[in-house]
Order: sequence, then structure tokens, then C-alpha cells
Amino acid sequence: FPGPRLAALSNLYQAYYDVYYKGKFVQHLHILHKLYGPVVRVAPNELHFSSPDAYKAIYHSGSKFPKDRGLYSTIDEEFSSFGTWDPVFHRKRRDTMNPLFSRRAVLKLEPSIQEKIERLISRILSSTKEPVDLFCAFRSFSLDVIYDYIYGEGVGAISYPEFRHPIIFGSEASILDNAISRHFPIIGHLVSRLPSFIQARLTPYGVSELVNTLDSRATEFMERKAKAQQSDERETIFTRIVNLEEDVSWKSLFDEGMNLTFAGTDTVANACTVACFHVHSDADILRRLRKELKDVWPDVNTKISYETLEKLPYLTAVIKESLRLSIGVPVGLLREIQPTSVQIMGYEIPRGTIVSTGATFMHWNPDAFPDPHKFSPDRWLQDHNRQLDSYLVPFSRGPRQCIGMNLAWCELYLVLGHFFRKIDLEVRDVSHQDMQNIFYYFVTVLAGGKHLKGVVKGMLA
Ligand code: HEM
Repeated sequence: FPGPRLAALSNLYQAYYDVYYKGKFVQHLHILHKLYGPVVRVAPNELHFSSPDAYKAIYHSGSKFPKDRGLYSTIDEEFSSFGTWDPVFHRKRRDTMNPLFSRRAVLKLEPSIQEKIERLISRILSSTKEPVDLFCAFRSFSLDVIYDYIYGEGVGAISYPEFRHPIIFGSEASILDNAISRHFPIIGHLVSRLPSFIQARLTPYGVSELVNTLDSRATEFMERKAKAQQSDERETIFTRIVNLEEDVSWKSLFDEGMNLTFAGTDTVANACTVACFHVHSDADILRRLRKELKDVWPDVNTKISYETLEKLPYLTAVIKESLRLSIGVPVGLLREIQPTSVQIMGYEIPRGTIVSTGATFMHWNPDAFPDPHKFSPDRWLQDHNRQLDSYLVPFSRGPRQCIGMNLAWCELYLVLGHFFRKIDLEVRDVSHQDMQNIFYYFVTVLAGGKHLKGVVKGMLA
């Protein structure tokens, strides 16, 4: 297969772009496809595809290709729904968790999401002296929502001073670290063997808080299981796992907690950040969005439901555009060709080959999205909207697609609907040029790691 010689010889080719150039391998892939065509050999045993047909071939609903153990083992969440490459474990965990992620289950949780949004909005509105760190504010919201879902209570991030809860910083640091540990897992192993006082010095702010929280929660739920302690609390992800999975381990609870912290927090918050930046940077978009919201919700002191908001065409277009440009999980989602060789785009791909393509190759496809880096809600309001939907894959497709999609849509409609209807602010500290500087790690790092800030001007009537 065509591709750079160095990539055919060593995985270090990718490491160079990801570590030295900070998560730029995905960007480099676009150059490679221009040079070599729709399939490129990007590592000794790995192919990358650029076309939408390849996306459908790899991530279709009946796909039996397992996740690549090499990549997914580097995040050290082997016993979680996201991190496992074992299809039997995966099926079992998905079956346990699925009922909590249906649309019905999400609608049942809506009052608790609404309550968090009300606190978030009132805290932002009361921050008139200093600019609000919107990066942290949106993460506080999605973190409290997901912890409530997992454990039955949030972590108090929305009420934390200046939204600077240590777990938010722990997650941020871990995402940056993963760029190195993904390509050089040996470094992580070596660090874990150092004396704990040295480890503590090397550990960035917030990481111990994150680990300790997940550790104590996993221990607490294992103890509940040991005592066969059933409670009449509402069902959560962890109560389901400990009640339904006979052989659940502490490590599996820890891994699932870690996975959900990342999967459920940064992705949603990134989409909010993209929406907030672009809507506030374009007076026409802001005006149209506010008008649509005000028409359906004239009195801000009343409540509005998710089911009302999701019917609004312009808000929907803004959310789709935000999901398209925030990308979610931008790296190639590596799969292993199993159990036999297959044809992809007319190429015979031998069994055992690692293959992938990624959301950027769908979301930046200029045939589907002309001027693809432009934030343009209008593109979703044309007649071919349905056809465009087939190119929008923030949650991926197939048996390993995102389990949290319904929850994510609900969060996005509610938080952005409230945000744009109620808050008048000016965005600060991030420019259009910054927004082009994306680190394509497991989770997207926007604006080269800069935090979007907002100066609150007041509450909208
Ligand atoms: C805008 C928000 C979100 C985006 C863009 C997103 C994106 C994705 C993507 C692309 C995958 C597939 C990854 C892969 O193949 O390796 C995935 C998987 C997953 N996501 Fe999400 N996600 C979002 C929100 C959430 C939320 C709120 C949760 C909360 C529970 C969640 C939980 C998961 C889990 C557990 C998986 C693993 C599914 C499996 O392998 O069966 N995600 N997500």
C-alpha cells in the first residue's frame, strides 16, 4: 500500500507528529491522503482511509472488527465499555448500561439536568467582576451530570469556586499526557514504579483528586455489593453494574468511572465551547438564534423542555455545526480486520491489519460541507439536510458507537438553549486563529489548550 517509507518501518513516524508537534498527526493525515490517495499505510501494520465509503465499511452496524488492542490498551481502561477490545466483555457491559441511555431514560433524568443548568446559568450571571472561564464552566456542568448518572450525585463542580474543580484540571492534564503514553507506554510504566513522593511531584494538579475520587467510589460500590446492600435510591450506572454483573471487579468499576469521566465530560463541553465561540463571534448568527429562542420562550422565568428545544431548526443547526467542528474523538478509531480478510473500497485487506478512518475525514469533506472550516448553521437548513446527516459522525457508528448520544443531545439542547436565551456576554481570550489550532488527541483539545473566557454583560429579558 502507498505511504511514507518511514511509516512503513516504524510507529515512531506517528509519534513524531503527535508528540513533537502536539497532536498533529490527524492533520498530517490529510496531507498524506492528498499525496498518496484514499488509502495510506501509516504504520507497519496499519492503513488509514479517507473516503466516506471506507467509514461505512469499517464502522457499519454489523461490523465484527474488534478495537485495536495496541491503541486502546494505552488508555488503561481495559475493563470498561470504551476501553475493552474483548467482544464478550463489551456485550455484557453494554447490555448492563444500555437501558440507562435510552431516550426514555434520559427524559426521566431531565429535571435533574435542568436543575444543574439553572445553577450554572445563575452562577455565570453573577460573575460580573471577572471574566468567566467558560471552558471550566461547561465542564463543571457536564461533569456533574455524568457523576450523577454514574454514582447518584454530582461532584459539586458547578458550585466550586470559579468552576475550577480539581477533576477538571486532572482530566485536562491526563488528555495531554496521553499523547506521550499512547506512543511511549513504557514511560507510564516507569513512572508508576517510582517512589510515591516522586510520583506525587510529577503528577499534575487534579490528577490525584480524580484518581482518589474514582478509587473511593469503586471501593464504596464493591462494599455495597459485598453486603448485598440494595438501596431504594434511583438506579445509576454503578448500581446496575454491581447488581447485574456477578463477577464485577474493583478495577472494572474504576475503569468505567474513568472512561465515563472523559467520555461524558470533555466531549459535551467542547461542543458547547465551539458553539459559544462561533455564535458570539457572528452577530447575524447570534441574532437569529436569540430570536428563535425568544419566539418560543418569551418569558425566561418559565421553564422550557428538551422536547420543545429540539424542535427548533436554527438551534438544531447550531448544535450540529458545533458537533461537526468540535469533532469529539478525532483520532482514527483503530479496528483490527477479523476474522477473515475483507474488501474495503476495492482493496483486499488481509486479516490482522489495523484499519481506521476518523471523523475529520467526514466532517471536513468539502463535497458535503463546502468551506468546511467555516461555522455555518445555514448548511443544515437546506433541502439536502438528511444527506448531510450521513456525514455527521461525532458519535461514530456501528457496535462501538457512543452509548451516551441521547444524553449528549439532551444536555446540548438544554444547556445551549438556556445559555443563548438568558446570557448576554462577550467572548474573550481565544481568536479565530486559536480555534484552528487543535490538538488531535483521544479527545479534542481546542484552541491550543487556551480556555475560552466570557465577560458577562447581563441577563437577557
Ligand atoms: C458530544 C458528546 C459526545 C461525543 C462527540 C462522543 C463521541 C464518542 C465516540 C466517537 C465514541 C466511539 C469511540 C471509539 O470507537 O473508540 C464514543 C464512545 C463512547 N461514549 Fe461518547 N461521546 C459523547 C458523549 C458521551 C456521553 C455524554 C457519554 C456518557 C455516558 C459517553 C460515553 C461513551 C461510551 C461509554 C463509549 C464507549 C461505547 C462502546 O465502546 O460501546 N459519550 N463516544
